[in-house]
Amino acid sequence: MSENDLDTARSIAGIRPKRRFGVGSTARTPFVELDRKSWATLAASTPLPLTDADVTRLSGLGERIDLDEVSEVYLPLSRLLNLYVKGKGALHHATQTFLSPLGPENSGVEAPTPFVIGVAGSVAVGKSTTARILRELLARWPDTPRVELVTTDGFLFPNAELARRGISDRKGFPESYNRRALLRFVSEVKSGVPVVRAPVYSHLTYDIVPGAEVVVRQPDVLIVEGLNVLQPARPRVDGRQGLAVSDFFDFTVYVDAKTKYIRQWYIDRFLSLRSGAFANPESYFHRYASLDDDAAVTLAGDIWSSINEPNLIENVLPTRGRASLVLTKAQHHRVKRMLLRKL
Ligand SMILES: Nc1ncnc2c1ncn2[C@@H]1O[C@H](COP(=O)(O)OP(=O)(O)OP(=O)(O)O)[C@@H](O)[C@H]1O
Ligand SMILES: CC(C)(CO)[C@@H](O)C(=O)NCCC(=O)O
Repeated sequence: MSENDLDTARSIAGIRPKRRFGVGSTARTPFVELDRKSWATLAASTPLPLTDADVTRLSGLGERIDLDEVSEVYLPLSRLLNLYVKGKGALHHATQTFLSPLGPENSGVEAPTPFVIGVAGSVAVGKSTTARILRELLARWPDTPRVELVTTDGFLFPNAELARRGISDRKGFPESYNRRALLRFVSEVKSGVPVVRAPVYSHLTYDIVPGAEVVVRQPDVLIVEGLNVLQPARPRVDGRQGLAVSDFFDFTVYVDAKTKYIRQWYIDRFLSLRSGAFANPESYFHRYASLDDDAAVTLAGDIWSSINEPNLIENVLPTRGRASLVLTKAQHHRVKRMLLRKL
């Protein structure tokens, strides 16, 4: 096989070609590759000042979010997303103009539907943190003051239903979600339905919260964060191809890292939860609060190896090549590389 054929095969598999560039693209991959240094230079041309209060708020989102990381990686990303939102707005306007001879009743919706961003990646890779940083930054752009965030955790079946289906140890796998309800939710938001509701999951009780809901009222941007949001549609029982939530996204981010790093982040988070949230008697994991370090590391490693890692390999990683942007993190959650899909 020639080197070009190998590049093509790698790009189909969503893997970067072997040659590396500071800022580069080859004709053989659908992505432009940018290293951190080149990407960070874009921060200088990003006209979005963060006040001290903003910075304090952002650092409150996670115990160790490095503010250089926010300004060098996520701020340029928010600028890029702002350009996509504007581009989508222009397309909406052009479509309205195209349809206008038919009269208002036939020209579709008046206002553009929310711009929907999907954030995918493994358990513990930092999807929620990425999504929360993006929400904070995007809300500071004048075009998108109203940003809502929904996590697909809310669409997990309740524990009792998982038990009934015999899949209690498959939480996070595609079959553990009410995919029909999730698809309906995203489809309604993208259809311009004025009020759309999503259920809520609690990491404390490890279950769906009865009666709780997130209410989404036509925001400018909706961020949908979850392990499997980039999965393509499954063939239906009648053999016809259905739809998937990914069909309704305007932009998608896949947060990527080596599996050995993600495993470590999972264990680190388990340890900090043990000394924090698990201490709460209401926590599902309260019984783990008294584990010593060695026992906690062993238990977290076992959960990782038996549930989260197989899900990553079987279901999450294969969707990486479908993203608009792949953010690759190195140690300490430091983003080192971006792959941006060509338009
Ligand atoms: N940019 C970052 N800098 C430093 N720490 C981070 C960053 N992103 C995430 N983390 C830490 O990594 C761990 C996992 O992050 P997070 O909870 O956001 O992951 P997740 O992908 O949403 O996981 P899950 O699917 O289990 O909800 C947390 O302890 C979080 O504080
Ligand atoms: C709720 C999910 C699936 C995703 O956030 C994950 O955090 C989870 O609970 N996974 C199951 C195995 C575990 O407890 O880590």
